This record gives sequence, structure tokens and C-alpha cells, in this order.
Amino acid sequence: MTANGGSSRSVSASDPGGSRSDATMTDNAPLGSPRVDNAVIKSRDLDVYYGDDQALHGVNMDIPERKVTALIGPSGCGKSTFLRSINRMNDLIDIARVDGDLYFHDKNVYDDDVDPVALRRKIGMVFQKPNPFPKSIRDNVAYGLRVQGKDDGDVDEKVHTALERAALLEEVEDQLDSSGLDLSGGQQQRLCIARAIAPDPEVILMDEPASALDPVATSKIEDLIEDLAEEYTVVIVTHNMQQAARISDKTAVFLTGGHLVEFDDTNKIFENPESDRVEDYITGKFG
Ligand SMILES: Nc1ncnc2c1ncn2[C@@H]1O[C@H](COP(=O)(O)OP(=O)(O)OP(=O)(O)O)[C@@H](O)[C@H]1O
Repeated sequence: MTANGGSSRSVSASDPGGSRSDATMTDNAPLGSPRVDNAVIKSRDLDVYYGDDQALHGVNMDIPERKVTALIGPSGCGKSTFLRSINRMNDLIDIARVDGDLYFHDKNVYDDDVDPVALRRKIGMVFQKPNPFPKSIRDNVAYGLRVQGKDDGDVDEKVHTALERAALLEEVEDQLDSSGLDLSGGQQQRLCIARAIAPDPEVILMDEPASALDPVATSKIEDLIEDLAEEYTVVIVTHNMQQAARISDKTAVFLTGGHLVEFDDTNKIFENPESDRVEDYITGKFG
């Protein structure tokens, strides 16, 4: 896959159309319980390359609906690469190439007829550093609606609803026309979350959303993520294992070289992982 839209993904011989609804997990499945009943996203033998370097190796994973799934592992193991492959943000990296399959509701997002922009309407993203626009609070959230073509009807009502869902409304209700840049870091991140949820996506991808925040702001974001999972499917990359243990339902552990080693209920991963290497990582023997 390249930024200019050319897809170089390979298509398996057993699946010449590039799409299959059964999405059977292969022998390459990680340890643990990688299959879930209510999966919204399924990756099957997903490889990602940057030029000649392979960043992900045959990732097989089911992501359950309306739960928080945490992606953890040491630096450079491919967590962000996997996250970005879900809504094809890797398309924006010239040298990135994807092999294998990534299903969203049983549709392979790498099929030729999938429009990545439309896909990102359904699968929104929040980044590590809060990145509000130099616009008013109202316009920051309304921008999310405009970009997604959902600025028909009552924009103000939608802005209010998104700010409320992002647990920010009470703090900014009287200053909707002030700049988003005047908010604290934690408020800016909740503003970005409001912008992401305003168009009402199904899935929210979060790449270390609290790593730039102080403990109080982090705690608010963690509470918010747990609340969001009542309505949305949340996938979060975090370096903070306590955070993963606190807020996630499922945890995927990637280890060096871009391998998904174990996937299971979060309690199981933190209390009784199957892999010795995962146990060593969880207990801080390497990081
Ligand atoms: N845009 C890029 N161009 C080239 N190589 C990249 C790019 N992004 C990531 N990589 C490489 O892919 C591998 C996985 O990186 P990735 O950022 O996905 O890991 P990560 O687990 O999220 O790391 P971290 O925890 O440090 O953010 C690394 O070797 C990295 O150097």
C-alpha cells in the first residue's frame, strides 16, 4: 500500500477476491484466547513492512465490540503500526506496505473498493499529543462533523453532545468561542476526543492518549475511556502497564520484532500469562 493510493497488498490464493466472511484464524494465532464472539475487527496474518523492514509478522487478533482493548509491548514492537493499519492511516506513509487481511465487520478494509476516508469516519483516531486546531472550542468539535459531512442539522446540539460524552462540557460550557489552545493539556486531549467522537464513529483508536498528561488529567482520560466503551469499541496503545490493567478488558502483548505473542482477557494476561516472555515483560524484567 502506498500513499498515492496504489495497493500492493498480496491476496491469498485461497481468497482470490481479497475478502472472506469467515475470517478463520490460522495456525499463526497468538497464545491465550485470541478468538472472541463479538469481534468488530479481525486481523488475519497481517504483515506490515516499511520498505524492506518488516514491522509486523502475521498478526491474528479479534477485537471485541464495545470493550477496551489495550496493545502493550516494548518500544518499537509495532503497536502503533498495528493501530494505524486498522483505519489505514499507514496509507499516509509512503514506504508502508501491508500483506494479509484486516476485517471491519467482515469487510476487508484493504479491498480495492474501500474508501479510506469513509473508513476513518467509522474508525476515528486520537493521538499521543493533544492537537487541537487554532480555532474555537466549538469549531474544533464542529470541524470533526464538517470533515465527515455530518454538519447538517443542529451542529450546536451535536457539539454539546460530543463535549458531554468527552466529559468536557461542564468545564467549557461558558467559553465555547474561546480558543481550544487556551485549554490545559488534559482538556485539550478531551477536546480532541470530542472532535473524534462528534461524527459518531463505531471505533476509536487511541495512540498513548495520556502519555503527555499529568496524573490528574491522566486519571480523567482513563475514566473517560471506560465510559466511552459503553458506546464505542476502543483500541488503545499504552506504555503504561498499570493503565492497561486498570482500563482494558482485553490485552494484546506484542514483543520485539513485531510479533503478537499473547492475547487474552486483561486479568489473565496480568495474573497468569501463558508465555514466559510475556510474564517477564509484565513483571518488568525487560522493557
Ligand atoms: N514511518 C515509519 N517509517 C519507517 N519505519 C517505521 C515507521 N514507523 C515505524 N517504523 C518502524 O516500525 C517498527 C515498529 O514501530 P512502531 O512505532 O509501530 O512501534 P511501537 O511499538 O508503537 O513503538 P513505541 O512504543 O516506541 O511507540 C519500528 O522498528 C519502527 O522503527
